[in-house]
Amino acid sequence: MRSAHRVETVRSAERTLMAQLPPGALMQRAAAGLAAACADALRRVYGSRVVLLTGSGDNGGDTLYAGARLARRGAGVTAVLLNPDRTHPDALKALLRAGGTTTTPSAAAQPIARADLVLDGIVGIGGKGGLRPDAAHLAELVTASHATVVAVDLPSGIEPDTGEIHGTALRADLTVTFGTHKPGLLIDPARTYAGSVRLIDIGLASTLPATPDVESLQHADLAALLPHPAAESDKYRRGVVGIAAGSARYPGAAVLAVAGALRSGAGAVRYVGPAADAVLARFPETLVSDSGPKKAGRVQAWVTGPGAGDDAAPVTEALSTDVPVLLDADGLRLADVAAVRARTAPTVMTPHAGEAAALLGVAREEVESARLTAVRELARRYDATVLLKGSTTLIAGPDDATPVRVNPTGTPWLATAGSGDVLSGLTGSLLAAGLAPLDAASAAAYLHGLAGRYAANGAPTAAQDVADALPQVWRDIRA
Ligand SMILES: NC(=O)C1=CN([C@@H]2O[C@H](COP(=O)(O)OP(=O)(O)OC[C@H]3O[C@@H](n4cnc5c(N)ncnc54)[C@H](O)[C@@H]3O)[C@@H](O)[C@H]2O)[C@@H](O)CC1
Ligand SMILES: [K+]
Repeated sequence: MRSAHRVETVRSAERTLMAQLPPGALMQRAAAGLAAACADALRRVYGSRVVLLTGSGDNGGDTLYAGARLARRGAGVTAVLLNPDRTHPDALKALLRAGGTTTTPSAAAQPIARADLVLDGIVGIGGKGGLRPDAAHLAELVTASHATVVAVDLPSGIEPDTGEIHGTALRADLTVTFGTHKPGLLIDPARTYAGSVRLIDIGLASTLPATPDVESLQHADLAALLPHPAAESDKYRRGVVGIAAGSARYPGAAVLAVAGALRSGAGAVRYVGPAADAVLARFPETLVSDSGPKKAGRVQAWVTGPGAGDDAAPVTEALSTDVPVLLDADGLRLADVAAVRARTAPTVMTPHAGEAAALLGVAREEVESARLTAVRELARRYDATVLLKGSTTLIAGPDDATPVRVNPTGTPWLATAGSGDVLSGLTGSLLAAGLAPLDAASAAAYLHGLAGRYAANGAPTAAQDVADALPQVWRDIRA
């Protein structure tokens, strides 16, 4: 599991740890890790040209100390001081002693244009709002240069706690972050500014709370979560997933939801709705029932909404059952908030940004620029688990104390018609197999993202191919 903590939590953990250590020890740990990462990025330190963008806080301090280490190894290091009177005094002395030099923002164009490496030490977790004008000007110079850009702790100008960007931020090739990930490094739009992210251990794990604010599943977590049939399993023990989806107008949504469900661990798939012929033609193993969800027979989780059109009946009926319900697409619009809130079994909702915006009554851009806020708000309003699809898919449970999950496997190739229907069947199947809602939704997003990558393999792909790639993803994860 990859964990991220909010600024307030990081600061309090740092205070506790600092009280146990000699003064300045933490900053030296950070600077040593940062200098090592820079040396790796440069390959050859001796003779390289390094520019340090240095702000007035400790983020600038880390940067200057790392610059001093590189200067001692033969790099030519120039610090651009954004606020000369308030630069970290000891770190500046260390740089100058090691042979580094300083310059002003107005004279920075030439050193930046000639640099092999630029360190962004303008602001770290003390930053608020986008870059100020002098720093924003430096960011433009950096963008125009050929230098490799290493962000110190986080790319300056992003909101560390949310991944929002208000104004200008600096784009990095690599972010070297200290102690723990910051939520903004995992969540778009800021995530794309961070480049690849390297975590430096400064001993903070001992004082951070065990429960992070945001977390991201890794391969090993998936392997532990995926259901595996035992010797005595039968289809009911493995879970039967019910699909109440599709309409005469949109039979394909039902077929794709069934496709996702059949490849995701449930023992059987039961279908109710007007697309039964299309479903059976493609998947003869489907159990078809001609009554609604309530009387369809034994089911451990329902999927409803994909391709429903304007028919609210199956959605309302699925929500009235006492098993987990996956609510997607048209179902999101057709479901009554009070009915969802009143459920005793879990509900998982899977909107994309446009659907989430409609449910929240805001513009789509607002959801896309503040994804964490949007997913939390929806989960609270519906008292449900919400999976917000998109460039970084987020999953939030109804309880604020539960970490929000970020899916690390997404791919833009998944933005294809019907791909969401596959995800809904997949999630429903994991719910039927007995996974807790947050686990089912985040494992489904993970598998779906990887299946999208496998299916696309660098070329456009169709939703059916994504479903077909699921078994190989499953095998690779279990291996
Ligand atoms: N506290 C600790 O124990 C440690 C802190 N470390 C470093 O210290 C950083 C935090 O240091 P600080 O708390 O001093 O804060 P920062 O260095 O992140 O920034 C604070 C300064 O930046 C200015 N600023 C804020 N927003 C700005 C904006 N949008 N544009 C330009 N300037 C802006 C503020 O006026 C303030 O002077 C971490 O990110 C990390 O790099 C590390 O050395 C590890 C240990
Ligand atoms: K920074």
